[in-house]
Amino acid sequence: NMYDFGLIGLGVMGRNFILNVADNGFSAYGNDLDPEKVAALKKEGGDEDRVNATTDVATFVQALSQPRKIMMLVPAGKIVDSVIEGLLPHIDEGDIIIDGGNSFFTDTDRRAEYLAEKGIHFFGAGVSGGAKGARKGPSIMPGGSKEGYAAVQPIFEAVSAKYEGEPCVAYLGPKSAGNYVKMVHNGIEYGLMQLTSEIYDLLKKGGDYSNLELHELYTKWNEGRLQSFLVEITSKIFSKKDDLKMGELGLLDQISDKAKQKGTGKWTSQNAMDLGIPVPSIDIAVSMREISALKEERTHADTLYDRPEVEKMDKLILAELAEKALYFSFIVTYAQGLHQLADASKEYGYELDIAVIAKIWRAGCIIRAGLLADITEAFQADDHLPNLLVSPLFTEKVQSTVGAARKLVAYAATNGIPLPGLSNSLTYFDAYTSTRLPLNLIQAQRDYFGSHTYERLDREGVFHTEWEE
Ligand SMILES: O=C(O)[C@H](O)[C@@H](O)[C@H](O)[C@H](O)COP(=O)(O)O
Repeated sequence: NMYDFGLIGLGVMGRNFILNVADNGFSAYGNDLDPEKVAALKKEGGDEDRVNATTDVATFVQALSQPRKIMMLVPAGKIVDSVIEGLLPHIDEGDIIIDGGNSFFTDTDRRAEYLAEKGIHFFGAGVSGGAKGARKGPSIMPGGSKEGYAAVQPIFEAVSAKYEGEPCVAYLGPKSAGNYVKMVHNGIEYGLMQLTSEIYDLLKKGGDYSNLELHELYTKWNEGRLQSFLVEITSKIFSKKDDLKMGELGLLDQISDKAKQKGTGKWTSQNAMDLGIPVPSIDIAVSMREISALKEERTHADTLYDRPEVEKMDKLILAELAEKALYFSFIVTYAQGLHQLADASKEYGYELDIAVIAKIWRAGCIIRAGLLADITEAFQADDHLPNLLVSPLFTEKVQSTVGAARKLVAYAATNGIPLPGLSNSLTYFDAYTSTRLPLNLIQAQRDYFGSHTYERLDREGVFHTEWEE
């Protein structure tokens, strides 16, 4: 029999995704150069009519019903191009290739153009939710060939996460819209992870919270308006026992504080700079991973400076402020990412519908959170909303929590506790909600040393002043 769906790359994500496809009633065929991965999938798949696999590309392609729907889940970069080249001699016009990895969006544009000339439909589909998500229901962010997507839509809708019965997948737009949306998803992910981690630091240093107390606190927060995948897993991380230490509580305390990164957060930040869209909560999350990597330098520098003695805060007061500040900064971080998406949509012609993006992020993906239902509503109410912060559905949420962020940023600064994500979120909010910013002085300075000219508030035109008397 011919198989409905093909998948190349049988690592954890690929194997789990293909088993998810089979669980949803579609026959699936896997391909990987590694015979062990092929054998592992066939064993886990059980019935070869349902799930089969081979190391041989020709056998793989011939086993698929036409038009062939071939997805790859391989690391971003050159491997994607070599997989495509390996397929070309075997596939036919009208076939569909889907890149499910975290590919850089301009690579997807290049590949789509290259394959379109050969009559092959190509699109990038960001898959979020990690290994567990791939197995039980990820959020999928497809963009590119509409015809190509139509062919796999039933499969993607079946395997995707569901929110109130609605599949967390939707066609997002032409070209690399899918990979671009996934990239910014990851940028927001970086921002939220930075915020959850620095609030953990603040609670430990300012309130002497133990890991168990933090477990209880984040568990409680996950039952409230901070309900989210990241708060949920963080609560569990706090109570994880250390198997290497006779199951003692506190595995987290043994983990090195050097955070790694594979690039999507950095790309988001770099691209936002190119677009001219400010995303400081995401930028600083990338920088903090870079600072964290400088462990030796930090350890040395720490010996050179005195740090103020932390003035402890009442535990309950601190927790209440922290919950509000985290909620505030979560909103501000989503706002920045969604602002970038709206601008990129114009710049790159993606015709993105921000409400649809928020909808498919409500379940399955790493940044899934109760907040996304409110965000969906805000953009459904006004699809030209320039920024979430000006949505009437959010002003009260923000107004009632910004005060806590102010208190904690001030407290942390006084006590030498770094809160870069919260500080940047607060600064962004204060600047974005300021009619007047002191950048008139920068315009004057630029005109002073470089005759870069300036505009006036009281009349049209461009002006230059000879500043030297
Ligand atoms: O949505 C997801 O499922 C994750 O974002 C996934 O794509 C991956 O875990 C990140 O790429 C991690 O990124 P870093 O290694 O850069 O933290």
